[in-house]
Amino acid sequence: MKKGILLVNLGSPDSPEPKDVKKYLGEFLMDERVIDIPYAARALLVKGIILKTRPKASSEAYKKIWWEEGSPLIVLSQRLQDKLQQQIEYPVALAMRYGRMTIKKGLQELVDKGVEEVLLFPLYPQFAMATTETITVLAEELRLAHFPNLKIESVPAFYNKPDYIEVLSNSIKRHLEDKNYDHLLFSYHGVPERHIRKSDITNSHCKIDKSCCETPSKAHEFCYRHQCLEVTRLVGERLQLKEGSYSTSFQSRLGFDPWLLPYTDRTIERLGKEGVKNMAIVTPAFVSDCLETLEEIAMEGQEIFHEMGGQDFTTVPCLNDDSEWVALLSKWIKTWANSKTAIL
Ligand SMILES: C=CC1=C(C)c2cc3[nH]c(cc4nc(cc5[nH]c(cc1n2)c(C)c5CCC(=O)O)C(CCC(=O)O)=C4C)c(C)c3C=C
Ligand SMILES: [Fe+2]
Ligand SMILES: [Fe+2]
Repeated sequence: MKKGILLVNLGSPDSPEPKDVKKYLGEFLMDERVIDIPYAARALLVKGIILKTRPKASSEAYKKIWWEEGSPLIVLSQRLQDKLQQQIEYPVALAMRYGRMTIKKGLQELVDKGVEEVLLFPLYPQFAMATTETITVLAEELRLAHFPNLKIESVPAFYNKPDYIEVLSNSIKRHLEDKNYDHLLFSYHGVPERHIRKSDITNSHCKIDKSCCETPSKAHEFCYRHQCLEVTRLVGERLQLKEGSYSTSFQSRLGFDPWLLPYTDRTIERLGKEGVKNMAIVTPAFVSDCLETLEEIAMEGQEIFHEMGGQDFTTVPCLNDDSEWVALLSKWIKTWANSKTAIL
């Protein structure tokens, strides 16, 4: 069977203009796995409230980070695809969950090249219903409706794979080599607490308290919070970071529901107030730099830190098209292609 790979990332608006941002946010936020409330309430919230004000504010933010070639997230994902293709003999396609580079087009591109077996690769180290799950569910719906003879295998969350932790740790080490930082903050995209409870396959484990994510459980296979905390723990261990010199927080909350705590903006504020002068920040929920890392962290986060008296604020770039990262993806893909066993 001829094999092919479909990398999938989140997506971006076609341009930073409010009308394109509105279209993109409309598709994204109407996904039942992103805003997980009944359709009528979701439509009222998204179309009646969020899309009336947010596109303008988001457009301003996108304009600050937009590149000549387009959205950083898309351009960086394309660079990753190109570099990977140079190392892999199978066709590597790229799709976005939202926007014009659809998963359907990505699958069609592979089928047109004669591919019969696809490795679906959501570009997210941690599982979340708003990211990995929405991609795999849509891909299966598309397969049933349009590509019934296609075989699709999905790559699960790889947050704790030793070779991933090694590549991430090496990147952090390299970028902070000549920096004298007092605190390293691991900032992950937030999700509403409800998402974590909904993804608890045991229906009895998740309490989102101080200990559930550290108490062994089958639920961790789909627990975003556990998986984020584990990345921090494993990298901390590997880099031999001193207890208290690093911590975890969650960014980008939306709406009034309780989201995962502690919030990144409040944490940066607190660190500044407590007298931390030099801080570094890494964002391991994102494989490619994007609005959330380039604007919310590198610009807004830095501003908060400076206002609180902080001095040096260093952001570690996402893995993007880092050569060790490309080599690791290529190794995983070759393992999948050459064996009958699961990829990871
Ligand atoms: C209910 C809302 C949202 C959930 C849940 C959510 C989860 C989630 N998102 C990412 C990754 C990205 N999100 C990005 C932007 C973004 N996210 C939301 C809302 C939710 N995300 C909004 C409204 C936006 C748009 C920007 C804004 O208006 O603030 C991006 C950046 C996209 C880009 O074009 O650069 C990424 C990437 C993850 C990993 C995640 C759950 C774990
Ligand atoms: Fe998001
Ligand atoms: Fe938990």
